[in-house]
This record gives sequence, structure tokens and C-alpha cells, in this order.
Amino acid sequence: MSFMISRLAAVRYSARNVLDNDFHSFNHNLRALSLSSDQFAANKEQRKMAGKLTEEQRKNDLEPLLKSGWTIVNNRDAIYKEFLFKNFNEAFSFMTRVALLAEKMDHHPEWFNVYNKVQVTLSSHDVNGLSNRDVKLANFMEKAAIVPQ
Ligand SMILES: C[C@H](O)[C@H](O)[C@H]1CNC2=NC(N)=NC(=O)C2=N1
Repeated sequence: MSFMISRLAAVRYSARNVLDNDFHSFNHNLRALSLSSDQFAANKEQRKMAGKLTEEQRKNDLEPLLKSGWTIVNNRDAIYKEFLFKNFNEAFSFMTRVALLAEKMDHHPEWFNVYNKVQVTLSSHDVNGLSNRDVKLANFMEKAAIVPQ
């Protein structure tokens, strides 16, 4: 019973955060509720262990992205690309498609949008550099940016 109450308290706490517009910590709490604390810690640890891209992964997985317009950011282990669309609707549709995967992956882009332009920087904050999650998200963005006319 006290377990249930503490769960409810956690949900209420999460709901309050949402009202405070703190979606990030809401999702964090939701994940903590659906995984046991051991699973949650293991999951976090796994992400860290997957770690930064190896030299081999950089050669095999990063190089094709650099040929598609991604560049390595100065003084940071991150990649950047500017996507241009016909108008705001197409730019924001792209962002929406990407946002759904990003949330599923619990891996979020740094991005800036104005009208038809979306500037994206990808890096994995928990390992302070590029990981396979950035490669996956970048490859998805390449597909999501194609607008059927
Ligand atoms: C707690 C939660 O898992 C982390 O804050 C997630 C959220 N989104 C993230 N996004 C990115 N790009 N890097 C991270 O390390 C990261 N961590």
C-alpha cells in the first residue's frame, strides 16, 4: 500500500512538473516509474558503456553522413547540418517526425528553427561526444527531410 502511495505521489509530482512546463523531468519520472530502479540504473549505465564512436565506427558510419552535408563541429565532438525546406509547415513537419523518434530513443537533438530553416547539432551529452545514437538520429533525419511533392 505504501508503495502504491509513493507511486501516486511520484505521478502527482510528475504532473506538477508538466504544469510547470518541465517535460524533460516528467519523462524522466515516467521512465523511472515504468522501470525498477535497478533497471533504470542499468539502462543509464548501458547508454554510457555504448560510449563514444570508435575510430572504425567513425570511418564506416560517420563518413557517409559527412558526404550528405553533415560537418564536424569546431572544438566539439558533435555533428551539424542545416536543413532547408519550402516553408515553415515542411520544416515543422520534419521536426515533428524527428521529435517522435528522439523521444522514443530518449536522445534529443540541439536544434534551431526559423521559418523554413532547421539547424541541427547532434551529440551525446552523457558521453560528451558522438555515439551510435547520433548516427541513428542523423540517418533518420536524412530520410525524414525528404518531402514527397
Ligand atoms: C535522463 C535522460 O535519459 C537523459 O537526460 C537523456 C535525454 N536526452 C539526451 N539527449 C542527448 N543528445 N544526449 C543525452 O545524453 C541525453 N540524455
